[in-house]
Amino acid sequence: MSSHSGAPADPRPGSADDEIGPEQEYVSMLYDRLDDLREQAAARLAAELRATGGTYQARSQRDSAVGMYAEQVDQYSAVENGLCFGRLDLTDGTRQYIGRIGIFEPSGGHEPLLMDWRAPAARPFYLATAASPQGVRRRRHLRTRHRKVVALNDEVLDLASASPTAHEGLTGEAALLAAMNASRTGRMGDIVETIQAEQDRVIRSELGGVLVVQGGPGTGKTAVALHRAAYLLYTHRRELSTRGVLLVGPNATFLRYISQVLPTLAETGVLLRTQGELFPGVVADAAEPAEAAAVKGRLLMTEVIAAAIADRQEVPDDGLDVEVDQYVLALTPDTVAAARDRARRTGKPHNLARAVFDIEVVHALTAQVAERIGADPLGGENLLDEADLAEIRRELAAEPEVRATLDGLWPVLTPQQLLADLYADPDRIATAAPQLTDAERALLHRQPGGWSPADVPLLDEAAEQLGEDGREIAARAERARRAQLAQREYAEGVLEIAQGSRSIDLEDEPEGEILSVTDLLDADRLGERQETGERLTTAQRAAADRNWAFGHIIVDEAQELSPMAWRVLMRRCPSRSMTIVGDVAQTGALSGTASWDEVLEPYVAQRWRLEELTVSYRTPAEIMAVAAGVLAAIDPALRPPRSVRETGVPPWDRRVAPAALAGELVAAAVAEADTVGDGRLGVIVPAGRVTELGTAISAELPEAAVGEHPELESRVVVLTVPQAKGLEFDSVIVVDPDRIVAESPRGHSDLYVALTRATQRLGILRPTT
Ligand SMILES: Nc1ncnc2c1ncn2[C@@H]1O[C@H](COP(=O)(O)OP(=O)(O)OP(=O)(O)O)[C@@H](O)[C@H]1O
Repeated sequence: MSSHSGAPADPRPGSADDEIGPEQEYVSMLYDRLDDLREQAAARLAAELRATGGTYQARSQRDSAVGMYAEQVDQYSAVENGLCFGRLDLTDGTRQYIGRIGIFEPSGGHEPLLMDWRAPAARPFYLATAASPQGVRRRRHLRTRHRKVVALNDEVLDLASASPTAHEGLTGEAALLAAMNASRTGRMGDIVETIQAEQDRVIRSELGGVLVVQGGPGTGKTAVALHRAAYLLYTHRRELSTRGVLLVGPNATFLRYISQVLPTLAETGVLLRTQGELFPGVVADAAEPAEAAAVKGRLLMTEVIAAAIADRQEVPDDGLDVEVDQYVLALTPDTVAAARDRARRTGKPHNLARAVFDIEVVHALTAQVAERIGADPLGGENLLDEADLAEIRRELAAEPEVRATLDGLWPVLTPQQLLADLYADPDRIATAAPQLTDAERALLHRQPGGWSPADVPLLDEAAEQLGEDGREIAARAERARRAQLAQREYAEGVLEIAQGSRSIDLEDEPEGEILSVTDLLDADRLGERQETGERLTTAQRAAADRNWAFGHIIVDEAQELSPMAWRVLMRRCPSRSMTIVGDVAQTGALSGTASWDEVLEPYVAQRWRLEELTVSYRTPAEIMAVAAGVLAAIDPALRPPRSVRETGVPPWDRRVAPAALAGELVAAAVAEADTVGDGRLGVIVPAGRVTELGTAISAELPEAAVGEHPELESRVVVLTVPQAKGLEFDSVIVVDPDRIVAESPRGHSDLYVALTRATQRLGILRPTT
C-alpha cells in the first residue's frame, strides 16, 4: 500500500479546518478521475453503438461491449455522492482512501487512488478498534456535499491517546450518530460509511450455504442485506453475474423505499422482487383476507393442487360417442379409465402425460375403425396392415372431434386456468381439499379476476405439477420480446444519465468542452441499436424465466413468508446459497414463521448458520423501552435490541374520547410534522380505520400520502402496519394500539412493529373505552 499524498500520514489530530484543504485537493483529484472514466466509458459506448454489420460473433461481442459500457456509465454516475468517505493512516506510514468504488492511476498500476469499500484491504476501516487496531493509526471519516469536503472526523486508534467513547464498540461514532440523527427522506440511504463490526461480519460472510440474519427492529438487517448483495457481486462477480442475485422484499412500497441503495453502491444487477412478482407474467397484487392467505400458505396446498389436477383427468360416468366422418365411435368409461391409469403411471406431470393418454384413446378408437373398414368378409384376419393402422391413428388424432373429446377428458392446463377453475367452483374445491374445514374451503372460493401474492406459490406449484405447456413457452418468448423493447428505455436512460451528470460535472466548466455520448448519437439510434441486439441483462432474463436458478437469493422480512412461499424460493435457488434476513418477533402474516428451524428444516435440515444483530440504530432507548413491554407480551423470552442512542425525548401517550380521536389526531399530526421540519412523519393506524383517519388528516395536511402505495417521500404518510413494515420515519404516531392488537391473531407483533418505526419521536393516541 502506498501513500498518495506524497507525505507520510500524520497521526496527530490537527485542527479539522487545517486538514480540509489538503483533503479537498485529494477528493477533487478523485472526482476529476471519475469524470475521465465516465467520459471514456461514454465514448466507448457511443463507438460500439455506431458500429454496424459484421459476423454474428462480432455483433454478439459488440452487444456485450454495449452492455458493459452502458453499465459503467451508470455506475460512475451513481457513485457521485460521497465518492470518497474515509481515510486510513497506517502504522507503516502509508495512507489509504476508502470509497464507493476502486479508482486507479490513469497509467495503470496496482495501487488504488481510492480503495473500494468491499476490498479486503478496506476492512480495517470498519473493524479496527483501539484494542485491535489492525495496523491502523488513525481512521478518518470525510463528509462531502456536492464534491466539497465539509467535515472530518478522526479517531486515533491508540489506547494511550484515545479518548473514551460514550458507546463502547462503535466504529466511527461521530459519523454514525450524525447519520442516525439526520432527517429521513422517505428513501433508504446506504450505510457504507459507517458499517459496524457485527454488520460487517454478516456482509462479508461466505457466499455458500444458508445464512440467517436475525435481529430486532432497526438493527440494520435490510441495510446489511443490501450491502451484502453489493459485496457478493464484487467478490464473486464471475459466478454471480451470469446466474444473478434475487432480493425478495415484502411489498412494492418497501422495494421502492430501498430501491436507491444498490445503485449508490454502484450495483444495478440485482433483481428486486416482491413475493407476488415471482411468477413471470402474473401481477399478483389483489387484496384478500389474511385468513385466506393463511390457508393458501399451508404446505398441504401441494396435495390440494395435486388433487385438483387429478380431478381434471376425467372418466365419464357413461360412454361417449365420437363422430368421425361417417362413423360414430364409442368411448367406454373403461377405455378412458385404462388410458388415464396408463398416463398417470408414467409419473410425468399432467400436461406431459397427456400425450400418453392421447395415444391410448386413439389406439382404442383406431381398433374400432379398423374393425369396420378392415374386417375380412370371409371371416379371416383383419385386412389392414400396420401401415394402414398407423395412417388411421394419424388421421384420428388430427380429427377436431377427437381432439375436442381428448381436451374434455384430459385438458392441457395452464397454472392460471387450473387455479381459476378451482377457486370458482365450490364442488371442485370440495373434491380437491377434503382435509380443509368448510370455513377454510369457503376462503378459497372466489370468482376469477386478479391474483393475490399468496396465489403465486400456488401458481408455481401448479406449474411444477402440470409441466410446461407450449402456450407457456410462447408466452415466455413474448415476454422476452417485450423485455427487449424495454432496452430502448434503458438506452435512453443511459443517455439521460450521461447528459444529466455531465451538466452537474460541468457546473464550473465552459460548456461543450468534453464530448459526451449524447453528442455522438441520438436516443432513437441508440434504442434501435439496442433492439437489434439480442442481449438481455441477467436480471431481465431471470425475471422472465420461471425456471431460472439464481446464484444467490436474499430474502428480507423473511419471517413473513409462508411454507408455500419458501418452496418457490428454494426452487429458484437449487444451490441453496441464500441470505435470510428477518425478525421472528415481528411476524405479521398468519402463515409467517416464529422459528427459522421450522422453515429451513425441510430444505437444509440443520445445515444453516445464524448471525444475530444486537444493536438498534433506528430506535432510541426511550422508544425501545415502550416497545419492550409489547415484546414481552409476544414472548417473555425475547429481548429487545440495545439502542445505540438516547434522544432525551420521552414518547407521549394520550387518551382521548372516541368521538374526539380524529380531531386530536389531526392536531397531533400537524404539531409533529412541524416539529420534524423537513423530516418525515408516519401515522400508523388500524387497517379498519385507515380510510377514515387518512381522509381526516389529508383535509388538514393535503400533502399527506395515504392509499395502497403511499408516496413515502411525502412529509406525512398514513399507513397500516403491513405497509409500515421495514420503513422508518423521524416521528411516528401510533393510533389506537388496542385495535391494532385486536385486528390480528399476531396483533402484538404488529404493535411491536408500529412502535419501532421512529428514529426520533413517538406518540401514542388511544381512544378511551
Ligand atoms: N451502521 C450503520 N450506520 C448508519 N446507519 C445505520 C447503520 N445500521 C443501520 N443504520 C440505519 O438504521 C436504520 C434501520 O436499518 P434497517 O432498516 O436496515 O433495520 P432493520 O433491522 O431492517 O429494521 P426492521 O426490522 O425494523 O425492518 C436505517 O435508517 C439504517 O440506515
